[in-house]
Amino acid sequence: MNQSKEQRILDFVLQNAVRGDPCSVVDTIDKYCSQKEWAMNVGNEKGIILDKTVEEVNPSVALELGTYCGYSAVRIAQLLKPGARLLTVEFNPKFAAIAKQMIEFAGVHDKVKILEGPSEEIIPQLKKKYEVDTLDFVFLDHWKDRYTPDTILIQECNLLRKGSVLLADNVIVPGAPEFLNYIRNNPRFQCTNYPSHLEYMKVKDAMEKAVFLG
Ligand SMILES: Oc1cc(-c2ccc(F)cc2)cc2cncnc12
Ligand SMILES: [Mg+2]
Repeated sequence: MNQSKEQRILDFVLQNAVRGDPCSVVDTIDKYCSQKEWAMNVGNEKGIILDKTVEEVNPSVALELGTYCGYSAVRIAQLLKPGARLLTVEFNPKFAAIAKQMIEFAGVHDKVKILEGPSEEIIPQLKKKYEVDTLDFVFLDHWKDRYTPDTILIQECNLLRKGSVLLADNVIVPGAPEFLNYIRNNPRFQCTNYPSHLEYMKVKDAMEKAVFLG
């Protein structure tokens, strides 16, 4: 049965990266996806923006929407302080299975919990089932038409506190115009745009940061 691209990425990491070394896992995925097969990891250029935002927030509880192969989960997890945790939501069971192995190989599995299923079902479960009080950081990197409804749902579930930070990938490509319109015209958020490029390409993309004002 022929392998998926995501399985090929994982195999390349298992054969070429250093077990227990998150940086080598991230660099090895970038090497494969820039030289062999493009894939929708956030990549290194936008990854540095992600890193800086995570370091600035220094979250105790972080949520990622859209795990894919686990690239950004590994990037975020390696920056978390002791005791801090990342909950990452993935709808596609095949991607979740790849990400689980990627996260374990990188040695960050004690900081990361993969929640498999649709974000609209999982977000309302975060408080009771996953013992979340509030989210310090949210990385939106899933289907672009879910950015706005999930941001509304997160607010409705009382998961944000004054100073919670949202960071959204791909606001230019594939684009999330409705989300930008919603978040930039919402007085409860202070927004900042970070121009960048689509992972592994020269195409312009950007990330949008939104700080919840309470
Ligand atoms: O970073 C991303 C990029 C692209 C994408 C695909 C095709 C294309 F041509 C351009 C961009 C799709 C994504 C879906 N979910 C999360 N992140 C994504
Ligand atoms: Mg993305």
